[in-house]
Amino acid sequence: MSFIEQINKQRIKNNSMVCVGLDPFVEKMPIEFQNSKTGIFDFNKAIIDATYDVVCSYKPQFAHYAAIGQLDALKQTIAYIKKTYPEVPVILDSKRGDIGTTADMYAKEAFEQYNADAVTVNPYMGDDTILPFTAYKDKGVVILCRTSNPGAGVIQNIKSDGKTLFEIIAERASTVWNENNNVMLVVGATAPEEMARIRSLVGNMEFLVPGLGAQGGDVQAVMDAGLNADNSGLVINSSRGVLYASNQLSDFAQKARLEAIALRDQANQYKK
Ligand SMILES: O=c1ccn([C@@H]2O[C@H](COP(=O)(O)O)[C@@H](O)[C@H]2O)c(=O)[nH]1
Repeated sequence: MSFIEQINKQRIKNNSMVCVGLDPFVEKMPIEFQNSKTGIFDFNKAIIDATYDVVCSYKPQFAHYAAIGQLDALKQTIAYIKKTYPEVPVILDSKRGDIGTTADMYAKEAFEQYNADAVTVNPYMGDDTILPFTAYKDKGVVILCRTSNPGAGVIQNIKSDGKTLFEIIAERASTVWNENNNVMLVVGATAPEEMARIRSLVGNMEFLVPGLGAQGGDVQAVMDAGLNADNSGLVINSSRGVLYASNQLSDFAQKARLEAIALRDQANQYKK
């Protein structure tokens, strides 16, 4: 099954378009995990066990592990999901992009070393840097199109010959880069107008939508701007908002589950 089919299947099965971001902020975890050698994996495992049936995917962010020398915990976390809940796809958020020969290595890293189902890719360097990822036909390639950060528009909304950069990326992603039907776009929740424009350009393509919760994006605005007529097309991410709902060992996993359910239900109420 391809990544896009897997996401769609899981979204329907769990009636949820929620993707939980697995971004370790050690200081926000219950103290018991902070003092343990296996704390990050143990924390993630508890979150996954508490949410696997109310989400459509997980998204660990690479830098959050690399920066603290915890890449083993990242690998273990993905392996745990693959073994225990193999139906739930994993998007490795590493925002890779480099010349072709190095992009080959980044694709191999994501798909063969970490066994991710999809990886985020920065398209700034052009076609030859994307193709090493899309060549993995059953894997997903999630291309930054209009990101959620406050400074995104300074670059991505620049116009040339009447088209913004994000429009150019959206068109190229939906045509040239998507010849294996395995491309998704990152479209931030903080830019609903741009999201509506991108939707009008790319048909039914899937969007990964970060920027809700801590970054201030609005669920209803996202649903209005990005949802397809058949209620497909959106995978909405929340990381800190789910993971750190409580820092108490007694209830952090249950509170994370409740946050994921609340986001799921909030989004579902705006379905068409
Ligand atoms: O445009 C983008 C692309 C990626 N991200 C990543 O998503 C999560 C968001 O975390 P929250 O805690 O829910 O704000 C994080 O891993 C970012 O690196 C993004 O926010 N915006």
